[in-house]
Amino acid sequence: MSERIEVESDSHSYPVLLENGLRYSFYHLLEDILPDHTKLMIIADETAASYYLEDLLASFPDSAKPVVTILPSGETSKSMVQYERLLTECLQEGLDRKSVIAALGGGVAGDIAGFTAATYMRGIRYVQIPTTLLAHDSSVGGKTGINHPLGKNMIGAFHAPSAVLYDPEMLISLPEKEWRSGFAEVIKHAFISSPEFFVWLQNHVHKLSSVDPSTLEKMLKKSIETKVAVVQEDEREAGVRAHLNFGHTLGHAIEAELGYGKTTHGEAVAVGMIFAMRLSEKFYGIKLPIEETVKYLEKLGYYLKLQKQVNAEKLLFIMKRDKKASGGSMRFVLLPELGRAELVDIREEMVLDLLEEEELT
Ligand SMILES: NC(=O)c1ccc[n+]([C@@H]2O[C@H](COP(=O)([O-])OP(=O)(O)OC[C@H]3O[C@@H](n4cnc5c(N)ncnc54)[C@H](O)[C@@H]3O)[C@@H](O)[C@H]2O)c1
Ligand SMILES: O=C(O)C(=O)C[C@@H](O)[C@H](O)[C@H](O)COP(=O)(O)O
Ligand SMILES: [Zn+2]
Repeated sequence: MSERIEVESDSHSYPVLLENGLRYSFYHLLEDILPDHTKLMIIADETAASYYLEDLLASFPDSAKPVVTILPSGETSKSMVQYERLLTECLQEGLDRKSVIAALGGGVAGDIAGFTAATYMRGIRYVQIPTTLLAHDSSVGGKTGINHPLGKNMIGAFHAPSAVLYDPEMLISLPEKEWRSGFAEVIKHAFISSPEFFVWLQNHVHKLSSVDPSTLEKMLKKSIETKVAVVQEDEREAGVRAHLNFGHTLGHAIEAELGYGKTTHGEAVAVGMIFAMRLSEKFYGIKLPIEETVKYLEKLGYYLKLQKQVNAEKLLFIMKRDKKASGGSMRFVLLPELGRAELVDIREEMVLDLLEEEELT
């Protein structure tokens, strides 16, 4: 597998390199892409580091070994406490404006490392080294940030990376539930842009952790290209980028309400996507292939019901503070048809009614 996808961001263009074994040449890639950089700090997810940090470091000559800092694994690390610690380490290690941060890990490491880079000395460069399936989404497009107990990703910045260096071989060690989490974002990309891609996924992906390499390659390429097309058109979410939030209004509320890390991001988004499809049917008076989708996802091991601990009013309260909400009105990304998304203002009662129905299932 060897692919290069170029992303035109508002400030610069950057490559997404998809290549097996790329981790072994990290030093040389970095020298090529950012030849003028001074210090490098690798912010590494603890679990990803235990598998792959050595491979990465082996590519560096003794004279240019980077600084490494380990981030505890899990969603709770996207926090103020970790953010402040990372900034302190940047200062203590003497990073300057030409220094570079590298994020080794999934969306958690990528989001907080990107936000550290976005704000340290008012912004330094960073590269993404994704190690999860989900991070095909999170590493591209420059949304960086951390969580607040009152809402997901409520503190953050748009700050595009200088490169995304994706070695799919590193996905081999992912547990099944993390494959499921990442696959939800693949499905999302299909639902908002291409019904044919959804059909292709149904025909080719039957057990997530044993997807064959050629299927994985096609799936990653198509999903990344979908994301790239959207962020190139609307990097700062003034319009169409909101479509990438399909399933996230409820998904984020579930994550916040259950407590960060109690469910994976992707599994919460999967519940949110089914909910948004039901809402779409009501709102537009149409039929979507919901039962077919539920059957497919359940076969892959997804739990798609709202968990008992969450109640409708609490979720509604959180959703009203969603970043897409404006002037007190609720906004949802809906599907007028499979493969096309729209951001719509929606009446609170319609959402509450459907949530209450869901709670009974
Ligand atoms: N910025 C964006 O555009 C964007 C997009 C989607 C999601 N996100 C964010 O991404 C986060 C979720 O990312 P994630 O699903 O990658 O979670 P994650 O980073 O927490 O990784 C999931 C788990 O897998 C482990 N792990 C990582 N790489 C591994 C590997 N190769 N082998 C074995 N274990 C490994 C981690 O330690 C962690 O326990 C959420 O915070 C979400 O909000 C951001
Ligand atoms: O890139 C985007 O834009 C997305 O919405 C991608 C989502 O998968 C991702 O979870 C993102 O972090 C959500 O953004 P937010 O603005 O709703 O926090
Ligand atoms: Zn997401």
